[in-house]
Amino acid sequence: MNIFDDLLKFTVIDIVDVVLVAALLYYVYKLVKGTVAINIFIGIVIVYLIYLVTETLQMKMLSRILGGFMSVGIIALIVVFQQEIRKFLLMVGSTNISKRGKFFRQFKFLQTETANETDVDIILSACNKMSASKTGALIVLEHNNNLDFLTTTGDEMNIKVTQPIIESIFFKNSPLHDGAIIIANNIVKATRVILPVNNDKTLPSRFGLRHRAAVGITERTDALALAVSEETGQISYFKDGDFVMFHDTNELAEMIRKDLN
Ligand SMILES: Nc1ncnc2c1ncn2[C@@H]1O[C@H](COP(=O)(O)OP(=O)(O)OP(=O)(O)O)[C@@H](O)[C@H]1O
Repeated sequence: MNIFDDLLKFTVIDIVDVVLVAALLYYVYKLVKGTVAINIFIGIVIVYLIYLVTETLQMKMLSRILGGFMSVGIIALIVVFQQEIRKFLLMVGSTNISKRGKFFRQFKFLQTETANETDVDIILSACNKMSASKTGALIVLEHNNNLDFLTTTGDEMNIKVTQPIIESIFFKNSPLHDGAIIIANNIVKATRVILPVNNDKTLPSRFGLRHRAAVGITERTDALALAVSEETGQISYFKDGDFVMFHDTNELAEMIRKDLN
């Protein structure tokens, strides 16, 4: 049978298969990006390559030792990547399918609670005010991935977003000012949330834990994050584990609105 016959047999199921594998690889990449897991993975690949070489050269003792290691490979992988597998399942399981894509949004009327659009202008006005007074802040905007698994690290809330609310949460003497807040559908869902921190050494050393936490949450989920520096008053915007540059607040507002859609 020639290769073209095989290509012609490419069915819809094959396309779905390829798309799912691509999505899986994307999630795995997002999960291990900037963590030690990537180094462990490289280590495993190197051991496997050595094993193949010893097999080819028929180096019996070494290939038997490495072969033994390979035969328990899947169990070893589960043990070594226990944390990552846990996070991966959490990430997949916490995706709000109804919030993903235009198709599902057609069925918004089926949702029990009315989903309000997050008011980006109000949030940015609060950030500007906090920036002027050098009040530190960390705001996480939920997107498709549900962040309920993080709210338990802080205090669950249910407060409509207003400028005075955000400012008073981060006011230095407020009991709620520490940690991050999570906003979803224009509601402050949680305050004093502890976010996963990015430990990547390549981040400039001037960025402390607040900024590393913003990188950490945006690389693990599709959430967006805004940080106001207590030291410099600078507002930073994070998406997909990276800083996003912007010229002014208007441009930033446009970007966030687009990214939340
Ligand atoms: N993992 C975390 N999750 C949420 N908030 C955090 C986390 N780590 C630190 N923070 C918040 O960041 C605040 C400041 O931390 P740090 O000074 O290290 O950050 P920074 O990036 O240098 O920011 P700044 O420029 O405001 O000083 C902490 O007081 C805390 O409120």
